[in-house]
Amino acid sequence: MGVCVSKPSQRNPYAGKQTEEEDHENRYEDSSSSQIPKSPHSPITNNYHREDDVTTGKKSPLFPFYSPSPAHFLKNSPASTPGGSKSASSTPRRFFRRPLPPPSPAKHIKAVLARRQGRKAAKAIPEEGEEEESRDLDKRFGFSKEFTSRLEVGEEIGRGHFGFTCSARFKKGERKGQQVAVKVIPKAKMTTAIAVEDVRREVKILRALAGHNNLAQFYDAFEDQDNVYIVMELCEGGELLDRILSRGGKYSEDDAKAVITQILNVVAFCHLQGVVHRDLKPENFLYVSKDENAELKAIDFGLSDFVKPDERLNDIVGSAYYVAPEVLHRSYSTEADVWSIGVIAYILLCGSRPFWARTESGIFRAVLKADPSFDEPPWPSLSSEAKDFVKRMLNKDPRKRISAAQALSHPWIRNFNNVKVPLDILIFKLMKAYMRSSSLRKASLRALSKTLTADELYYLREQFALLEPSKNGSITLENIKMALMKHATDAMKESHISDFIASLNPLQYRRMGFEEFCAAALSVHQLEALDRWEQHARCAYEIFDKDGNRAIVIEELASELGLGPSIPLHVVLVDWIRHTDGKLSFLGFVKLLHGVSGRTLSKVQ
Ligand SMILES: Nc1ncnc2c1ncn2[C@@H]1O[C@H](COP(=O)(O)OP(=O)(O)OP(=O)(O)O)[C@@H](O)[C@H]1O
Ligand SMILES: [Ca+2]
Ligand SMILES: [Ca+2]
Repeated sequence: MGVCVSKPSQRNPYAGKQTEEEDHENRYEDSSSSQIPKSPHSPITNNYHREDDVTTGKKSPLFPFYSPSPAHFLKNSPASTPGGSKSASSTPRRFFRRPLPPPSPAKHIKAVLARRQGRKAAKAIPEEGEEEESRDLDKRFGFSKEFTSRLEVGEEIGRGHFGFTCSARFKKGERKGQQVAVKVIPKAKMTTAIAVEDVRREVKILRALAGHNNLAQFYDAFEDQDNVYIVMELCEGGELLDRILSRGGKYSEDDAKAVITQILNVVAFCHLQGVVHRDLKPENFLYVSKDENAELKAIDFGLSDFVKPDERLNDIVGSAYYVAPEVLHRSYSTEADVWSIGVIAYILLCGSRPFWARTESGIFRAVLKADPSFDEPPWPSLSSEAKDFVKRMLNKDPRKRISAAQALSHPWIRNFNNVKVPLDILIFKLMKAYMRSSSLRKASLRALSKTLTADELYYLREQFALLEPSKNGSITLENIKMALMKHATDAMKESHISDFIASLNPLQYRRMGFEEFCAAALSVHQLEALDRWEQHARCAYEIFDKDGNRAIVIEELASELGLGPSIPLHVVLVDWIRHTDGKLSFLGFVKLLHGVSGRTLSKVQ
């Protein structure tokens, strides 16, 4: 087996004078960030410094500076102080020293490593009892023990924090002679229950998510006393990051589209299955061969998880350059992956990272507070669609961010190489909220749906077509179940998608036409993020005022908003009502569109 030799970490030449905190953390930025490797064919990962080298047993200098939560960075951040809006509007200069360095291998957030590798990894000296703790863990996975009799192992081809990967060949069985990749995860590295659970889940997710073209195919998992072995399709074309670096960072728009559509395809598929990847970055996409047009495959589900459609996850997971703001706020779902794809798209199109700093805390600050620059070259020369596409993926509010399936129907990408828009789980989340709304709110949404533009309707038409095989102009609950079944894998059981669909039961005894579908499946939050939102809303209010507006029955509005009897309704709802005729005012209409809950309402008042 080959040996991975790490380069010693150098000081970052982009670094200017540093504070003490930055000096500690400048090790975050590794040497390869400062220059593009000379040879485009440098061996996978070997030219990069990975901070915890399994072969040499060297521990990273990062761990002693482990911080469990970004909260303390925020407390001290000038950007987070009241009135700190200046830094919120654009990327503060002090974050960057021009020119921005090209991308480099991203490291996991320190909290991830510390939680998964144990306090031992976060401290230079382990405490008494920790060895015991690790030995007590149940590291039996129930996988086959026949690894050595089934596979012949070849060279090491890659390495990460949690494992290393070798080429191998099946010795017998139906795949006899087939070259494969084997990710070897040493049990000795699983020093916490979380680490053991992560490996169990990684295999479970890979096993469940079978059959997508842009996913490295899983074949089998084995174990012995020392290791877990994940056997999968061999991707011989290297990491996407290596291709980005060998091109000097910048892609033409069409070349970027070719990459991004494949990433979106596989991620939209995962999201429909209720799987969130949580570590999307160019290192985790491999080309199947060296061919220029080779297919791209997602790998490394080591930090992935199942997520129910109405659930939020809260553990801080991922790699700092790519982490979404809501992950740092500890309340997130599949939208966090779309943010990471937005970061990748930004890098492909301009060659720099949108959120960059020398330190992890600096990156977090930028992710939470700074808007990436779209003013500097090459952005002015790129199409407005390309910019809009990236901006919509990098919206800091996950409710306003587009989904992966919506991104595939964005004007920038939808006509590229027969892109197919996949079924979007977001549709069902929005439909559920619609079904539970009062008739007044439904009427307001119907009015809003009449103001949608051709671009917005494109996505809804595509979704409707996926649900309506008989093309008779309407859909039933049965159609929805059938459409989901067509795309179902075992992962859907874990993420309880069918339980969620049961919440659409009111649809059981009726059909839904396209007009109503538009009202049910549009996202008010996403529309609100558009420049022309004010126009949309005004226009919708006029339509509503003509067709659906009527004198408000206060009690009806109160029950829509979940306001209890103890709340003085006439005072709270005063802004909502037009004094001339007792009907809903424009402000009330916009609030109703959002279906504001009583709780948010009382906070706003
Ligand atoms: N199917 C594959 N074919 C070829 N090489 C692969 C394959 N899977 C993984 N590799 C190589 O092995 C490396 C490590 O794999 P992986 O990213 O899954 O490990 P990890 O320990 O989870 O890493 P990380 O530190 O990124 O979490 C990859 O970056 C890649 O270079
Ligand atoms: Ca990886
Ligand atoms: Ca991993």
